[in-house]
Amino acid sequence: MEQDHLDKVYRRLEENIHEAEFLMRDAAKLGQVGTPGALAERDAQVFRAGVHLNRLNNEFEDFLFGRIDLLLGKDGKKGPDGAFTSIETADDAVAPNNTAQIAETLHIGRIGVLEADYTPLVIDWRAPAAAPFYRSTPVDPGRVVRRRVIRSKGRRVLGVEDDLMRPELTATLDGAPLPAIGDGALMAALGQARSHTMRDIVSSIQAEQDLVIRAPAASVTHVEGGPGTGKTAVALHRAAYLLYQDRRRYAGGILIVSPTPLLVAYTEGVLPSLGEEGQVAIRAVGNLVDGAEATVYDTPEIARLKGSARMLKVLRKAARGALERSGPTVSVRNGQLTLDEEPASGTPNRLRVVAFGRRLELEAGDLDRIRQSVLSGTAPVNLLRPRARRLLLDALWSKSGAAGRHADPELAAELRSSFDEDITTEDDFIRFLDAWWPELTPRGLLVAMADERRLGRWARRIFTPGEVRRLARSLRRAGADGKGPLSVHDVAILDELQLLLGTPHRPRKKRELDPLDQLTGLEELMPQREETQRERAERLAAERTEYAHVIVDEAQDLTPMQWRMVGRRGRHATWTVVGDPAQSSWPDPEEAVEAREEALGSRPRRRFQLTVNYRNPAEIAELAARVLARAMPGMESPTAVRSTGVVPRFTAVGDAAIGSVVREETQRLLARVDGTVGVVVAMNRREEAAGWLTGLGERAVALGSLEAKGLEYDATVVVSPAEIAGNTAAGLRVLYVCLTRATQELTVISGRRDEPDAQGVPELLRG
Ligand SMILES: Nc1ncnc2c1ncn2[C@@H]1O[C@H](COP(=O)(O)OP(=O)(O)OP(=O)(O)O)[C@@H](O)[C@H]1O
Repeated sequence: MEQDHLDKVYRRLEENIHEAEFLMRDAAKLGQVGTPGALAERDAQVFRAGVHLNRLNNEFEDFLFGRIDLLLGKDGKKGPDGAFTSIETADDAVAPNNTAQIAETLHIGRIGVLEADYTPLVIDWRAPAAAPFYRSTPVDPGRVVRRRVIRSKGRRVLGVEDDLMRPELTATLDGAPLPAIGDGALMAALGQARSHTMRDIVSSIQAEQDLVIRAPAASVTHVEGGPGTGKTAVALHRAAYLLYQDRRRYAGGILIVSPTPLLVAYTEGVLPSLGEEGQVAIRAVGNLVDGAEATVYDTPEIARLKGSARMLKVLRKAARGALERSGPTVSVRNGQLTLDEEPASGTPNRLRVVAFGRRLELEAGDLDRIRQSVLSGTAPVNLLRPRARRLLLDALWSKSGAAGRHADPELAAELRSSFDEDITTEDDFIRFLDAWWPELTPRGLLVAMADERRLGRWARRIFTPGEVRRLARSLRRAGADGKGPLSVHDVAILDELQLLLGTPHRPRKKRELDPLDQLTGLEELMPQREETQRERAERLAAERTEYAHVIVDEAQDLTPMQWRMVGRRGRHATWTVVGDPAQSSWPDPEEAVEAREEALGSRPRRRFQLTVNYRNPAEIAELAARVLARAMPGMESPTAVRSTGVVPRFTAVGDAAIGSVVREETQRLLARVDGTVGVVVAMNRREEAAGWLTGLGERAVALGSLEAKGLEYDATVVVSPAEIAGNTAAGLRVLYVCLTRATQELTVISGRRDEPDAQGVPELLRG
């Protein structure tokens, strides 16, 4: 029965494809005509046909996945997709003896398909008419009597899973009774083996998730929920929904910020599978600044300094202070007060030029005064250079004695301007200015901050001397040229510095002049042309500085500095923020919340809570809940939706080599599950752990505790909870993340530090 419908859909799709190909060919012919009008027409057609073909080819897999059978609605109006719009059931739809006739059957798929006569063959999953497919529940069924999930591969229907929303009814469709088949689609989807990429959940989105996906885009949508409640899945489906809803608005781009490149890679395929590409950028938080890619991890202690709101204060001082000629600094060495002269560091302290045939000179004192006066302004230092140049010229002018030479203001002005020209074209002056007021780059300043003494001055009363020492040491990793490896937190610092230092205005390259325009002088006559909307959209996409909607996944982990960086990319955006405070690896959650509120501004908030854990079986969720109780007493765990009967295993290593125990356990699990096995270790063991798994194949993966964020595996091996937690509250929350990654089986391996009991259960996991 569903096969018949699918056949019909494919026939119609093929007709559509032919039409699209015809359009493409026809468009190419028009192109040969070569007149501007024909060209514009061709562009438009090629664009439309290209989009069409692309989508059809993409959508052919698993194209049709749902069906709803509905009762008669209250009114008989149809929407643009050909479906009845009423969500309320007609008063006489159900007879007193609880029998009813199905008045409308809708098939739901990845994109909408209409018959040639505009009858809907498939409704787009994002269309309003498809909402009851996701929203209807037995408690609140609306018009839905039966909800069916159709599994298909290519052109073949493999099976169906039905849920009856009104089991009390005896419903008929075209005179025949309406059967119910299968155990429901959700359980079928959850039991499937996991691969290295996330699948879409379009055929089994649950009602509480659907509310979030379709929430209006305005302002800020806040979503909280425990591990496995579908936050990431919901965020991705929401991006596709928003594009469907208002494609024009979101042409400005949707940014999805993900915590790690691993999670980006894991989720990247979901949007294309939903037919959406291009408009959505999924980027790791360490990858938001072009040309700066985070490749290394900071220790939690350094991360805490670099990500904190205190860091911002230091950066502000550094950005101002980098050009300040510091006087002697006082420091304590071996208990003695010492005066240190700052090393000259190439900054010239005298300016000598020749103007109007006279030697003019500005001494260190003059230069310092000018510098201080310029720096007292508030603009970023790189933008203050023209002012510094002007004040230098003023000072030289007054030394030249030429000021009083002409009483006539016009002559005086002329003299002054030739004086200025004389000097500013002199090589010595240009060289001096470049050295005395150089253009500062974020990388350059990062290198300057790696100097402990300088950093100490900028961080005085903000960081302790010990913190300064450790921070400077960590910044030295970037190397003397600033080209060394960066951490996620360095990237947020660079982004902030870019803003603080400012990007000097560079004269725009002149538009290539059309020779014809030059001949007729048209170029000069033409008024400055306004940017068209399309040009603006293209420019913004290329510059990628601002987005129309920003989705932050794992939002609990953003540091204050990262919130500032992400906030700058969505100053005029609407937002979706998803996260779970219980999974935060950031030690100062309150500080981060403050920064988040600042980034989101005064926009109204709409809050949603997801409550059902679709990932972990109850047996694993119960174990994780013990850690949650320690990490955040009173915080509720989400309810696991299924149980497998397989309890977590515990192994204490004792005197055996931990590597071989982990390897053996991984092999055992590989034989038990069809999909992936993740081995999660403390961050400092990442490389070692990869070695333990050599030769076990692609299904087994080793990863550090912070890298496990958002990922999932059929089975996981968690190695040494005590090492992962490291005695801190944030560490316990990281452990909670690690314990909630498995969809089927979990093994916990303990070393001595874990103080395992006789059953091998480590102290941290005892109830
Ligand atoms: N409605 C659904 N139907 C089928 N599978 C679902 C559904 N909702 C969630 N899942 C599955 O549950 C798993 C967890 O989803 P997801 O990773 O989005 O959760 P999360 O809330 O982001 O978890 P975490 O906070 O632990 O990262 C995924 O495999 C996802 O496909």
